[in-house]
Amino acid sequence: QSQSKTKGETSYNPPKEFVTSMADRMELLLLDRQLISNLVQYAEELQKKVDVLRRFAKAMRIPLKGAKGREEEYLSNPLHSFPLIRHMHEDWRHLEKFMRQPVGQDQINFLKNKATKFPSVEETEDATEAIYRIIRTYDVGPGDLVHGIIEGVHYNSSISVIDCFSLGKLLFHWGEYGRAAQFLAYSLDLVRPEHYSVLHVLGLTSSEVFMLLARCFVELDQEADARTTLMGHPDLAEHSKRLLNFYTSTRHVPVSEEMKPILDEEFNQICRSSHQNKPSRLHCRYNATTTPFLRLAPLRMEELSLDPYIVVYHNVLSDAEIAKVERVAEPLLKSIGVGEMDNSKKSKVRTALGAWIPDENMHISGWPVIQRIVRRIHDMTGLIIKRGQVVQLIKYGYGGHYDTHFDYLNDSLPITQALGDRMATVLFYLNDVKHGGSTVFPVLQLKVPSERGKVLVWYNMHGETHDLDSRTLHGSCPVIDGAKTVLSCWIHEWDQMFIQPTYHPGNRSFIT
Ligand SMILES: O=C(O)CCC(=O)C(=O)O
Ligand SMILES: [Fe+2]
Repeated sequence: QSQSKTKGETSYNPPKEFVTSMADRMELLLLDRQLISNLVQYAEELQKKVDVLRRFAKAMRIPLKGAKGREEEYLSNPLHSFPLIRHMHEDWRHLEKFMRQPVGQDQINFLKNKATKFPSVEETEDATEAIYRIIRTYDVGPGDLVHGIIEGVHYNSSISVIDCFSLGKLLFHWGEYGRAAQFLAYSLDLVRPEHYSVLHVLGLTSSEVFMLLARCFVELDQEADARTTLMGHPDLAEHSKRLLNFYTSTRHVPVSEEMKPILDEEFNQICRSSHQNKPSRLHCRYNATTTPFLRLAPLRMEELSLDPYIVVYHNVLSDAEIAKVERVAEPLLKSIGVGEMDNSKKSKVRTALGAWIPDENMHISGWPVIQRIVRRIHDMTGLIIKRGQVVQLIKYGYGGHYDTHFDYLNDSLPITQALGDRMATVLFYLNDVKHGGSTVFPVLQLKVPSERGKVLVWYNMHGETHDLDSRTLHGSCPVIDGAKTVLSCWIHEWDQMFIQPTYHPGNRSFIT
């Protein structure tokens, strides 16, 4: 039974996550549909008025037609004089009133009120950044985007002239002139003359595209192409000399790098479907030894690397367990930053939603499955987890990614003093990602696709010395299709104190 709100209580609307959350994007889609119907209604209202006006004009023309060429005769007819005088006295005044009457105010107000629900500048920037990340990581050209092809996969879609222009503009501002020129040129290829009136309403003029394209050419030291571009536009041709001079004198002005995501080319290469892991001579076997549990129910294990030690287990969680974890974590999901529980600032390093579990707000029914997960981690690794919030559910949406990073913190946070550093990482993949979203270790040239039920386990430090292993640098490639959900668990050093009595903390170094 729903409770009515008490007086003074205001409902809290959490900020929307249009980029990371499909549900929030669904609201946008539904709103767009409403607005399109509203626009059609508006056009119908206008049409009604146009129809009335045309009918008026038509009716008023009829008597005048008869007068054509014999005006004097016409005016001497008393049955013409009266109507003309009356008509001139009254009808046009009424018509003026009618012409002045605003049309479609309801529809205009409807649109205006819905504007509060539109994505903000920041949200739009995030969305642009997500597509930029996909374009750069997977090396997608404008032609591919227009034909809806990413890495050879056909998406039944295409981007418009204005999307293409918008990406060209972004690439220009980020100083990627070669790519910007490709996108701008492509947007010009896409324009048909009948589009101009619509594009004009949307604030796009062809001269703007030509000028930006010419500017890219100047930046690329292709003066001749810049000139040809300007000469090719009727409004720009006569100013081309002046424009060229201006572009040349403002050339190489440093662009703002502030917003530009920094992409690691080596990481990108491995994310692409063209990268295949080197065939290893390591084997697939059943781990039946770590703990007594595995003697009863061995887990299929695949060694991906011996040094650093990286293994994959298969079919670790059941469908019911996955469903349960997702259900209890779903209401706790928020946009996550990087660093211990610092959710205050949206991160560019990781674009995803996250939830620490267990959490004081978690539904109590989540406890048994979390205990089972902790036990399963112990079964796989022999390692122990004691502290409160043991796992983080991470949900990557559209373009969601995690830049390359180390899981160890190397004393950069107080928490490492209390718990030791993150000795090992256990990553549960909760769904199959159709395209993109692999975990990648660039130094090891290793890619691990996200596949439901799989668990990736690796050691971030040397087993005995606890030297931090920088070869464990890793990240999550941008998701292209759908979403990626993982459960990430960092196992801390001091929890292992009793099973590893030989280790003496305090003198670690780096493995490179
Ligand atoms: O989602 C992934 O593939 C990587 C996650 C990760 O690196 C982490 O949680 O530390
Ligand atoms: Fe990580």
